[in-house]
Amino acid sequence: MSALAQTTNPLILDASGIVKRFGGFTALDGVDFTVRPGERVGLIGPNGSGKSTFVNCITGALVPEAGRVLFEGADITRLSAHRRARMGLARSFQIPRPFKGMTIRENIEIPLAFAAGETSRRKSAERAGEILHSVGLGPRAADLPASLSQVELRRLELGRALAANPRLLIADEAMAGLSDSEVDEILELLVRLNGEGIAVILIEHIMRAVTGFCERIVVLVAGKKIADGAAAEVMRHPDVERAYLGQ
Ligand SMILES: Nc1ncnc2c1ncn2[C@@H]1O[C@H](COP(=O)(O)OP(=O)(O)OP(=O)(O)O)[C@@H](O)[C@H]1O
Repeated sequence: MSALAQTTNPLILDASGIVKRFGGFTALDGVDFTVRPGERVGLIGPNGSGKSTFVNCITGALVPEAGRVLFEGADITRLSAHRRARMGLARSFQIPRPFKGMTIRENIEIPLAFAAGETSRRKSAERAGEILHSVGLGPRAADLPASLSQVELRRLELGRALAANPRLLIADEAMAGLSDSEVDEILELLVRLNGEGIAVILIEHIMRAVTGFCERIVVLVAGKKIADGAAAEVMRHPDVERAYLGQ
């Protein structure tokens, strides 16, 4: 990105004052959250602290009662999820739900056609091949998802998110339940994608993955942001130790 673009549009995501209530319960209580282009940001917090609710407000699955979400300067607070995806905001889910009856290649081609409004079959086939290669599933293109291991399914899920050609990827617990070496595999993939210029929000309970990958960490507790800063500093913050790590 050029220096000029950096100055005119310093934030890829700028969410401010996000409030989300479920009945009388306030799940998010005025959360501010920003991401710079190409940045790697961790979003952590205990179970039930509001991480998924916040991501749902960013991706369009939920509309907040108050607050504003800007993506590359455009107000997307009330845009549908699919319009946000087309703008370059992608999310991978913790529990991959591939189309079981379709090949791994087709599982990439479908979201590709949807996100890009791609009309040329040849072009989407080419791009699907690139994405499969990028997530290390090239040799498995003709197989069905049922034949994939857990870590391969997570790779496919990230591949499906990449089909939107995102500039911001929200990876929601992409490593939960994986072995140490599989966690490293997914981290390596995320580092590579980030190296291609994709900003990443990592929501993860595996702390070594968060501290190893993220430049900045945001901590939510009971719907409120209690810390936001450089990874090492945030993890040393007494409120974070007390509230998050239970010390
Ligand atoms: N649709 C809903 N209706 C009612 N309450 C909800 C709804 N979705 C979330 N909540 C509540 O909002 C709070 C925040 O939940 P959320 O799933 O956002 O937390 P989280 O930080 O993502 O947790 P986890 O780490 O377990 O995934 C919880 O108390 C949850 O029970």
